[in-house]
Parts: sequence; C-alpha cells; structure tokens
Amino acid sequence: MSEELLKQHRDAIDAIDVEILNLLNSRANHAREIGEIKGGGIIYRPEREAQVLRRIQQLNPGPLPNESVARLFREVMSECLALEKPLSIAYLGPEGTFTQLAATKHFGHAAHTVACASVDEAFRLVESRALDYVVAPVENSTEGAVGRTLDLMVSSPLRICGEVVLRIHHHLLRKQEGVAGITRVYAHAQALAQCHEWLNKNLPDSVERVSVASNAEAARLASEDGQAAAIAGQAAAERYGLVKLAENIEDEPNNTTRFLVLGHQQVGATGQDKTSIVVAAPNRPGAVHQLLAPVADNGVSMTKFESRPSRAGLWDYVFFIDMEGHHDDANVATALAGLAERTSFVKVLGSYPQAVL
Ligand SMILES: C=C(O[C@@H]1C=C(C(=O)O)C=C[C@H]1O)C(=O)O
Repeated sequence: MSEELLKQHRDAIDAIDVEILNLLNSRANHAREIGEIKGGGIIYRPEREAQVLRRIQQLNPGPLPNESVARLFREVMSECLALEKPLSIAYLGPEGTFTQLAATKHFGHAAHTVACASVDEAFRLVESRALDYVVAPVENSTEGAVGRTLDLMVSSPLRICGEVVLRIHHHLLRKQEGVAGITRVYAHAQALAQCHEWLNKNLPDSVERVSVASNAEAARLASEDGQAAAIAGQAAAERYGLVKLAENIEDEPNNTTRFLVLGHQQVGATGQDKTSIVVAAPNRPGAVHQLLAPVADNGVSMTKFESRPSRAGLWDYVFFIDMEGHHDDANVATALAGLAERTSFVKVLGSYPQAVL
C-alpha cells in the first residue's frame, strides 16, 4: 500500500467534502427561500420531488448506481424540506413496522413518523390535520389487497399523493437462541399468510399461530414472552432486541408491498403518473365490461383492478382501478368523463407520481 497515494486521495476527498458541504447548504438556503414564497401554504410537493429524483438518475454519470444517488438525494430533499417545515407522518405502529419503513423510504429521515394504534386512527389524525400525511399498505404481491385501507379511502376526504413500493423480508424472531420450547408464534395475518408454507414445513403443528395488529406488535409481544416467536422484519427485530432464528422466510422470493401516501392536496402531473379511482357498477351482466369501455377506448393502461363488497347491499361491489397517467392528461380526463356517464358513483382517489425509489 502506498501511503503517499492514500494521502493524496484522502486530501482530495477532504477538499470535495468542503465543496459538497457548501453546496448542500446553498441548496438548503434556496429551499428555505422557497418555503417563504409558499407562505405557510403546502410545503411538500411530490411532483417536484419525483422530478428531482428522476433527473438526478438521468444525469448520473456513475460509478454510483442510480438507486444510490436517488437514495442520497431523497435524504438531501428531506433535510431541505424540514428547514421549510418538518412533516409529521401517521403510520400503523408500534415502531418498527414495514409501514414506518415505507414512510421513511418515501419522506426521508427528517420527517417525523408517528405510530398509530390502527390504520383508522392514522387516517383520522390526518383528516383532522393533527398530522400532515398518512402512509398505509394497500396491496401485497403474495396476499393481495389490504381491505381496510381500500374501505377507508371510499369515504375519506384525503387524496392519494404518492406510492411506495417495498420488498418485504420476514424473519422468525425470538428473545433467545433456538426453537426449543416455542408454543406460539405471533404475526400480522398478512405475514402468517406470506410465510404459510415455511411455517408448515419448519414448525410443529402444535405451535399456535396468533394473528396480531402489526408485525412490530408481534415482535413486542415475543420480547416479553420466552415461549413465543414472532414473524417480523429487520427493523422490528432491532427495535425489540430479538434474535433471528431464520431469515427471509417469506414463501415468495419477490414478496413486495405497495403503500399509498395520502394528504389534503392534489398533485400536479409529472409525465409518469398513476390515477386511482373507485367506481360502483350495477349488478347485471356485462356492467363492468361496459363501464370500462372508455378506459380501453382512450388507450389508458389499467395497472390494477380490485373488487370489494360495497357494504351497501348483499353482493354489491365497488371496483378499485389504477391507471397510468394523470387526471389532467387528455386521454385520462376523457376516460374519466366516460366512466362518470356510465355509473352513479365514481370517485377519483388521486393522481400521483409513480414510485421512483
Ligand atoms: C424546495 C421545495 O420544497 C420541497 C423540497 C424540495 C427539494 O428539496 O428539492 C422539493 C419539493 C418540496 O417537497 C420546492 O417546492 O421546490
């Protein structure tokens, strides 16, 4: 190893760090000025943040991978925004849930995440403006829709302003090493389902599977109960000081959850957006097909179609539809107008930038 060469590179890094530091602070000063111009109005601008991240990735000359530069700039923007006004984000707690991880992935570490007892409470706190945004899981690649989030969106005044996609790794966790003496395993119902095959193969039938409100709650319970194990993620394992007995026990290697970010604002178009709506279709043959004709006729791609009981009558359904594009884009606007003519109920839940990270 050449000590001289090492020193030269470290001196260069020291000089660059001073430049980066000064540039970061000039950026922060501009953000603060922008905060003044916004004058107490809406500070967080998801469309602008998505554009910043996409542009950085397009301009990236390497060797840092696009994902890394996007993560770094995500944090830079988070700190700049916090100088304008720190954001508060409601999520299903306790600390250490995947939803908290999703909130931090989307807003960066300068945002203040607030654990709530339920998704309902998280929605309520944002609806009453006690907190700024809510992050809630909406679908999982293995287990499908998260019904409660869909149901809440039907009547909530909140609008979707972003999406977060997170790879979900589950681990079998316990207070102490070894599987001997485990009589129950705590987990969220979705996690139990996502690890169903693994559990059948690796734990005796006598181990009771107990469904609890969240994966972090499962970890918390296991931290107080020597006869229990929990299924939860890395963050929950660290938060509750648990030992990992088995890693990545999800049955599907690509197990991924999609979360939505909801707040009080409408988000402008970025050119790479999604629009989510919920519609009712009359209960008669061909109704859904007819309802969707304007979507196909206007060349709008549907990325999701999900039915839920409407709660209005037996075997009455509402349909959650995600499509590519923004409601201000001409083809989406025409499709939405066509849909509205064919049904008594259509609600635009929001148009928002497609996930960048
Ligand atoms: C600086 C702004 O405010 C926030 C911070 C941003 C940033 O740091 O680049 C971008 C969008 C906003 O969420 C802005 O609106 O441009």
